[in-house]
Amino acid sequence: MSAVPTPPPTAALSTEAASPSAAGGRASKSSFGAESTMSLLVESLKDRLLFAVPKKGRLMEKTLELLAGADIKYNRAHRLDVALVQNHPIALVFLPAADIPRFVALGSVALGITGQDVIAESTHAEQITELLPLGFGKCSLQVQVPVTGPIQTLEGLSGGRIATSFEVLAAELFNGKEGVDAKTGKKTKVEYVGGSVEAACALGMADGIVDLVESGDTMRAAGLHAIHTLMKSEAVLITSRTPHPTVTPDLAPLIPLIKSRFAGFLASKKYVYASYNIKRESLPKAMKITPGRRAATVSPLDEEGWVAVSAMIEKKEVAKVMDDLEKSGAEDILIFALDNCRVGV
Ligand SMILES: Nc1ncnc2c1ncn2[C@@H]1O[C@H](COP(=O)(O)OP(=O)(O)OP(=O)(O)O)[C@@H](O)[C@H]1O
Ligand SMILES: O=P(O)(O)OC[C@H]1O[C@H](OP(=O)(O)OP(=O)(O)O)[C@H](O)[C@@H]1O
Repeated sequence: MSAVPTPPPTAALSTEAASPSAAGGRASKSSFGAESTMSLLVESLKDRLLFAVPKKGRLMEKTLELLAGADIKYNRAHRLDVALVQNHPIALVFLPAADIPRFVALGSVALGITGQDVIAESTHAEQITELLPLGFGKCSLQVQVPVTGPIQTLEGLSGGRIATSFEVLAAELFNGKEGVDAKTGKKTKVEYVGGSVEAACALGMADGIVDLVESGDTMRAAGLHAIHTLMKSEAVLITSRTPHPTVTPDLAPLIPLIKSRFAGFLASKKYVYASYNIKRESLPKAMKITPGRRAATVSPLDEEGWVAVSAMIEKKEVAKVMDDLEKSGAEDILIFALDNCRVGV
């Protein structure tokens, strides 16, 4: 069975080609098979732009939607974290979101999708360029304490114990560059916890936590509230500041192409297309309601004194815009969903 079905490189990834009998070697079945598969895999990645995407967690589903929206087609073999794209010289590398900043910064992959929070935590932020905010994975990194606890300020936490998965950012907040709080002279103990950070205070292992908050449900369920926001975060498309030698002149144009396709797909989710008829004398009022992204399209109707208008409007404002248009005298107001577009976000 072929792991990834693409012409020449795909054949290289087929398990049949990688088997000892197919390769005709004498090495033991398992060692030869593994080595051979690995070298064929490496070979198949040559001349492809490597693109790291989250392999699990909160960012995975939306990332896969985005790839589909950009017509990036691939087959991912079971348990294989590399997938060759069928319709472009791209290979997707599925990695934990937290590892992606390092792979991008070191140039092991040319592009990546991950959260701004893990970029900041990775300490590789300076080597990374954010190409496009992706509008999902939105959350805030916050300092949280028990609602009913004795400590309710950052100063109060200074010198205490903090549990977090963001040890770099938390240590920087509490202990600065000097390793101690500049104001209090105290050193706060920052302890790494891999998940379920909210439980740390109730378990008596921390006075406060630093963790991500989106809806706030997890925080509230644990009897915590936020007393400080370290940063806001969303998923972003990233690349390395230093162009990597594997990004050849042939592959380089893929980067703006992917960015532009993502931006178009994201815009199609954000906007709808509105069309309506209105008397020419009411047009100035209507133009204030639907100015369009650049300008609205206005065409004369076959009825004296009437025009047809079409313009893009933000999806979240649709109901209000339709109310306002109706009040301004617009008729036959139609709203169309966009499948895809190229207008930027
Ligand atoms: N509640 C949330 N709402 C929105 N985005 C979130 C939320 N939690 C995390 N994220 C975003 O998703 C990224 C990945 O988080 P997630 O917990 O899914 O990671 P993961 O790869 O499954 O790692 P882990 O195994 O450590 O949980 C975070 O770095 C952040 O950018
Ligand atoms: O504000 P909310 O919408 O409740 O989201 C916040 C929670 O989401 C994340 O955890 P996740 O559910 O990914 O699991 P984890 O605790 O294992 O990291 C984060 O660490 C919070 O616990």
